[in-house]
Parts: sequence; structure tokens; C-alpha cells
Amino acid sequence: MNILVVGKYGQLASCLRDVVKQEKNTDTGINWHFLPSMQLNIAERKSVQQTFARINPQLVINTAAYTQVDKAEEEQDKAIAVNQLGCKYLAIACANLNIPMIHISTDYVFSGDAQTPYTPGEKTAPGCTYGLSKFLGEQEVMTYLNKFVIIRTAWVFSEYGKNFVRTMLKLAREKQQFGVVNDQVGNPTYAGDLARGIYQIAVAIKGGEKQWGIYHYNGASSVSWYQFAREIVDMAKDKAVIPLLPKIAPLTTLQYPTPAKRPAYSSMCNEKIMRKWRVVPSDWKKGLAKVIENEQQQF
Ligand SMILES: NC(=O)C1=CN([C@@H]2O[C@H](COP(=O)(O)OP(=O)(O)OC[C@H]3O[C@@H](n4cnc5c(N)ncnc54)[C@H](OP(=O)(O)O)[C@@H]3O)[C@@H](O)[C@H]2O)C=CC1
Ligand SMILES: Cc1cn([C@H]2C[C@H](O)[C@@H](COP(=O)(O)OP(=O)(O)O[C@H]3O[C@@H](C)C(=O)[C@@H](O)[C@H]3O)O2)c(=O)[nH]c1=O
Repeated sequence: MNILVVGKYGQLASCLRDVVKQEKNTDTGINWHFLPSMQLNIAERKSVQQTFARINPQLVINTAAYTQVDKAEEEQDKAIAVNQLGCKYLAIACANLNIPMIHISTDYVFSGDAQTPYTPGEKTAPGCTYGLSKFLGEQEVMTYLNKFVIIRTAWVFSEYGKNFVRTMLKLAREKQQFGVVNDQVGNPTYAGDLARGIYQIAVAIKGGEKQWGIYHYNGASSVSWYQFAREIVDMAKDKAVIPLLPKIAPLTTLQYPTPAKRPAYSSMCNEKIMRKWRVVPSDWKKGLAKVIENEQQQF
């Protein structure tokens, strides 16, 4: 089976490459094809068509996205081109071959008005351009495909790329004090855990499982961004990854204005993905320890 993974150098795809490497001695009969944006630009229909003709995939995993949440407010066209049109071109190409697609979406498709974890069937109402573009991408996938697994995840961090954990570590090295919002709550997700879940689902699809639909996958427990920042710096100080413990002020969203509106509450329920695909929720504290350990080796 040829599996095409779109977005090779993103943090999630980098973690998926690690999982594939770790499993290289397991005979799954899968040929993995990770393609970077220079080789496959999903915003261009031709690029998608040519790649599909060359690789002849039997499954596509789309990890590519425009992920700059604030910048999307001024670059709406770019966000739409990748997150909506890119999905559309991939979905059409998959439909032509009658193959399934695993697509990654976000908690930012929700308004954030809920008080209990969002289930996959709950009403979406994105409050920012990034969230809207991801919502429209989901719609394209569902319009063109019957065989799809959409995984909404949240607050993804890893050893790779740009993410909140690495931003906090950088801030902690540069500043003795800074503020972080304490009234936006969600569930952090270690990309390594999500990558393992995606790998497991891909192998199950190859084995004939067909549990198509929308799924939620995020950390097992919720925190505010402020609480998450505290966990990060406390662990980093403990492991001597940062020299001093910075003073972090808990802020309200009003005190930390941003171009994009984020959900106040975006915790998502993992029950369906556990039940249907036997994927366990992200243990984000363990994941955080791995990222901090990795930083320890760098410094
Ligand atoms: N990061 C997070 O906190 C969260 C992410 N998600 C979703 O998870 C998925 C993975 O995110 P993550 O790994 O963090 O994202 P990253 O920003 O780390 O990686 C995104 C990747 O997409 C690629 N890409 C962008 N535009 C195109 C294009 N036109 N054609 C092909 N590839 C393109 C980028 O390549 P290049 O750099 O070369 O442009 C990059 O490698 C995304 O769908 C995202 O929306 C969901 C919830 C939280
Ligand atoms: C850097 C920083 C951010 N913040 C706030 C801003 C924002 O409300 C919150 C998170 O900041 P960030 O901009 O780093 O995170 P953000 O880019 O909003 O993260 C999101 O990325 C996309 C791709 C997703 O899909 C989401 O699930 C989510 O992970 O923390 C502070 O309060 N203080 C700070 O110093």
C-alpha cells in the first residue's frame, strides 16, 4: 500500500516520520511517501493531480495547513487557498481513485461557548479566519468523499517547528516576566501521540477497517494557556533547561488582545476515537517531559 503524507516538514508529519522510523522493522506492507510543499503544493490543482499520478496512493494523510492563526486575519486568501482549496483538490483526487483520506482539523472550528467537552457531532461556529478556513476544508472533504477520517486536534506541541511550548521556553530564556491568558481553556496534545494514533489508524485501514467520520483527539486533561505555560516553565526549570523561573502573570483575553479571536473553551471529547479506533488520548505531561528532555540535549 502506498500512503501519501502531505506536509512533510510540519511538526505533526515530522513526528509521524519518527513513528514510521521506529516501526521500520514491523512488516506492515506500507510504502510511506512524505512530500514537502516544494514538491506538492496542495493549493495548486495541477500539483495534486501530477503527484497522484506519480505516487498512485491507496491512502492520503493530509497534515498540511496554513497554521498562522493571527496572520490569517490579514492573509485570508492564503489561508483559504491551503486550508479549503487544498483540501478540495486532495479530496477530488482521492475520489477519482476511490481511496480514503485522513485529514487533520482543529478545535478552532468551535465558538468556545460550551462548558463541557465538544463531541464530534456538535455545532461548529469558528470565530476566526483560520478556524473558518479549517471548517471549510472539512466541508470539502465531506462533500467529495465517503471514505474519510477527519481528526480534530488541539494545542499541538512537539520537539519540532513552532508551537506554544517552544515559544514559552524562548520567552523564559529572554524575559524575567511576561503574561499569558488564563481565560482560554483547552487540552494540549503532544504531536508524537497524535502521530502514533494516525499510524495506528492507517494500519487499521490497510487491514480493512472502515470507521469513516469525524473524530476528536486531544490531551486527556484541560488547562488554560496560563496553566500550561506554568507547567512548561516549572518542568524546564526543574530540568535546568532555563536558568531562572520567570514570573508569569495570569491575564484575561482583554488584557492580551490578538487579531484572531480564540475559543474561550475548546476541550474536546476523545471517547469516539478511543472506542472506534482504539487510540488512547494524548498524555501531554509525558509528551512535555519528552520535549523538555530534547531541549536539555540541545543546550
Ligand atoms: N499546531 C497546532 O497547534 C494545531 C494544528 N492543527 C492541525 O494539525 C495539522 C498539522 O499541524 P502542524 O504540524 O502543527 O502544522 P505546521 O505548521 O507545523 O506544518 C504545516 C505544514 O503544512 C505545509 N504546507 C503549508 N502550505 C502548504 C501547501 N500549499 N501545500 C503543501 N504543504 C503545505 C507546510 O510546509 P511549508 O512550511 O513548506 O510551507 C508545513 O510543513 C494541520 O492541519 C493543523 O491545522 C490542529 C490543531 C492544533
Ligand atoms: C505568546 C503568548 C501567547 N499568549 C496567548 C495568545 C493566545 O490566546 C494563546 C495561545 O497562543 P498561540 O498564538 O501561541 O497559539 P495559537 O496559534 O492560537 O494555537 C493554536 O494553533 C492552531 C494552529 C490550532 O489549531 C489551535 O489548536 C491552537 O493550538 O496564548 C499569551 O497570552 N502570552 C504570550 O506571551
